[in-house]
Order: sequence, then C-alpha cells, then structure tokens
Amino acid sequence: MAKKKKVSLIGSGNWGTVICKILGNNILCNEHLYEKNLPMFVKKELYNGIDLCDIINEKKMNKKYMPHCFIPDNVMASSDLLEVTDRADILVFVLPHQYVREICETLKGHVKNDAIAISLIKGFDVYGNKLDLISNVIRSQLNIPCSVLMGANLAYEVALEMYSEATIGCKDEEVGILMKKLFQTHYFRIVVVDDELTVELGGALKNIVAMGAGFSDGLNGGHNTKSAVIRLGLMEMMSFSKMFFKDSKMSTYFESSGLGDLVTTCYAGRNHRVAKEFASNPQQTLENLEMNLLNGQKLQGPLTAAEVACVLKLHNVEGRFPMFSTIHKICSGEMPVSSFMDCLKNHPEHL
Ligand SMILES: NC(=O)C1=CN([C@@H]2O[C@H](COP(=O)(O)OP(=O)(O)OC[C@H]3O[C@@H](n4cnc5c(N)ncnc54)[C@H](O)[C@@H]3O)[C@@H](O)[C@H]2O)C=CC1
Ligand SMILES: O=C(CO)COP(=O)(O)O
Repeated sequence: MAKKKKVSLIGSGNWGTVICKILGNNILCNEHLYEKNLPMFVKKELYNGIDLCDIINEKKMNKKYMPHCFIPDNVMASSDLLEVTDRADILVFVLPHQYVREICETLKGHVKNDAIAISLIKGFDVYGNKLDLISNVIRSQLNIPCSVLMGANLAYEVALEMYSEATIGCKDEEVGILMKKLFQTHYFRIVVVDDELTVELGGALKNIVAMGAGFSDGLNGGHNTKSAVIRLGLMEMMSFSKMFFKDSKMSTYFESSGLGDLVTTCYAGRNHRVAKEFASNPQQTLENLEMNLLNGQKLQGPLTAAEVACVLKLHNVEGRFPMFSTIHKICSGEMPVSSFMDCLKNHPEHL
C-alpha cells in the first residue's frame, strides 16, 4: 500500500480558514490516502488576550478571521512553522502575498525533496525591479513544483457552502488530479487546466480592477459604468499578460480564475468594499479603512497595483494601461480618487 501523504496548510486568515475546513473534511473522507491530522500554521497573535492558536484548537473556530466557519477536529493549529511543515508531502500556501518571501526564507532547507506545493495566493513578488509570480518564489526558494488554485471564491460564501467554481492550474496531469481530489467538494467544483501561468495572472491582476470597481461605485457610477470598468480592466489584464508573460493563453481568462473571479470581486470583495468606502469618504486613508473595516485581513489590490506600476514604468508603457496606472496613483495618493472616471473616458480603447 502506498504511504499516506502528509498535507500541511500555511495560512489561517479569512480564506485560509475556509480552506482548512475543506481540506480537513476531505482528508477525513480519504484517510487511506492522507495522514489524518492537518497541521495549520497560525501566525502568533492574541485575540481578546488569548492566543489565537489555542482558540482555534479548543473552540474549533477562528474567531478573528472567519468566526462562523466550523473547523474539523483533525485540524491542528500551531505557530511553529517548521513543526507544521515537518515531513510534509503537500504544502498548501494561503496567506497574504506580501508575506510569502519571509515564510519561504524560514522554510528553505527544511522541505522534503519530493514535496509538492499549491498556492492559493493572489498577488506578485517584486524583488529588485523584477516582477515575478508568487508560485515562482515558492518554486525557486524551496526547489519544489508548485501548482495554483484560483477562482471566484469569496471566502464567506464558500464557508456557507454556497456553490462556487475554482480553477487549478497544473502542468503535471497526475498532480492536477491529486490536487482536484484534495480540494473538490459538492459545493466547490474544480476545473484543472495545464496553463498554471494564466490562472495565477488572473487571480493577481483582478484585485487591481476590483479597486477600480469600488472607486466607480463610491463615485456613484452606474451599473453600465461598472461593466465598463470590468471590460476595460479585463482588456488590460490580458494585454499585461501578453506583454510580460509570453506563454500565457488568453483562453484561460474564460475560466473561473479569470472572468469569474474578476466579476465576483468587482461586486463583493474586500478590495471593492474598501475602495468604495474610500471614494465616498476620501478624507480617510486606505490604510485606515483597511484597518477599521477588515480587522486584520489584508487588502491585496493596492500592493498589486504598485507592483504592476513599477514594471509599467520601467518599460515606459504606462499609457497603454491607463486603468492600472490610475488605480495605483489613486492608491498611493498621487491622484485624487475623483479623477478615476477620466481614465475611463480617455481610455485608448475608444480613440
Ligand atoms: N478572503 C477571500 O475571500 C479570498 C482570499 N484569497 C487570497 O488568499 C490569500 C490569503 O487571504 P486570506 O486568507 O483571506 O488572508 P487575510 O486577508 O484574512 O489575512 C490575514 C492573515 O494574514 C496573516 N498574517 C498577518 N501578518 C503576517 C505575517 N507577517 N506573516 C504571515 N502571515 C501574516 C494573519 O495571521 C492571518 O492569517 C490572499 O492572497 C487572498 O487574495 C483568495 C480567494 C478568496
Ligand atoms: O479573491 C477573492 C474572491 O475570489 C477575494 O477578493 P478580496 O480579497 O477582494 O475579498
């Protein structure tokens, strides 16, 4: 009989907690394939004076980041990253993208040679002036293969077991089948494609457009306006992919990780919510709104906009991406939010 695989989860935020429910339950249903316990890394912090890890292990609930999601008994929270990942065969990464490099630095040299990873993280890495995929940071730092899972997956809806789709991007067919088995449930349906590159690009870039959709709503734009933001945003996402990631396939933008995620995030994501509040109330800073509205959860849009803007500037192509560039300038305080509509009115698509 094949040896049981050990799965380790790195992350315990809003999405990380829902994923621990899905993985924990699927592991319990497939105990012949996996070690029963699912260790989960929880960054050390106190919630109402009590260690969040202890709360999760005792109450089987993550009171800070996803209070209404029941955590299966086999999930074991720990703040010791190396203990969580010790002997892991499958490493699942679900944390805000800005922390990946730091986490991989700690893991370097401590991961099994034949381990595999999957990243559910949306964003980019910028090192020096070079923009890279988060999955590439995991691949290169840990020297293991890494597939990706992205999609229209607002965590609170998946926690309530409302029907959702997701896309796994994986070049290796066998690993793709294994990952699908690990993540799929009756309410979380998965399509596997071999174009892991464009799956990840869709997940990262839509967070910039979601900020634009929030600005538009906060400035009292209509449904037609938001539709234009989504369409023009998708055009910029595809152009950016073609320009900087030559192997990306535009057909992958029709998967849940592309159009699906873009639409859902522009209507009901955290980036949209905070951006809308900012546009209706511009004397507040985005940082304050993030802190006050999200209670420790992290916005990925403003950082991703800055990462992308850095590359656009370096290649002198800001003018070809007016929405991306304007969103970055608004987020970084270089432009007032009231000027957002101008980038739509003067978009090169209409010239
Ligand atoms: N929340 C959602 O609906 C969805 C989120 N995602 C993506 O999943 C990724 C993770 O998102 P969430 O789980 O929602 O996280 P989150 O936005 O809830 O962030 C909170 C998490 O960040 C951790 N954290 C804070 N500082 C840290 C540090 N210095 N080092 C390591 N961890 C630290 C906290 O411990 C906590 O677990 C993101 O890239 C996000 O875009 C993807 C699909 C849905
Ligand atoms: O990625 C998401 C849904 O698929 C969540 O988006 P937000 O981070 O904007 O909430």
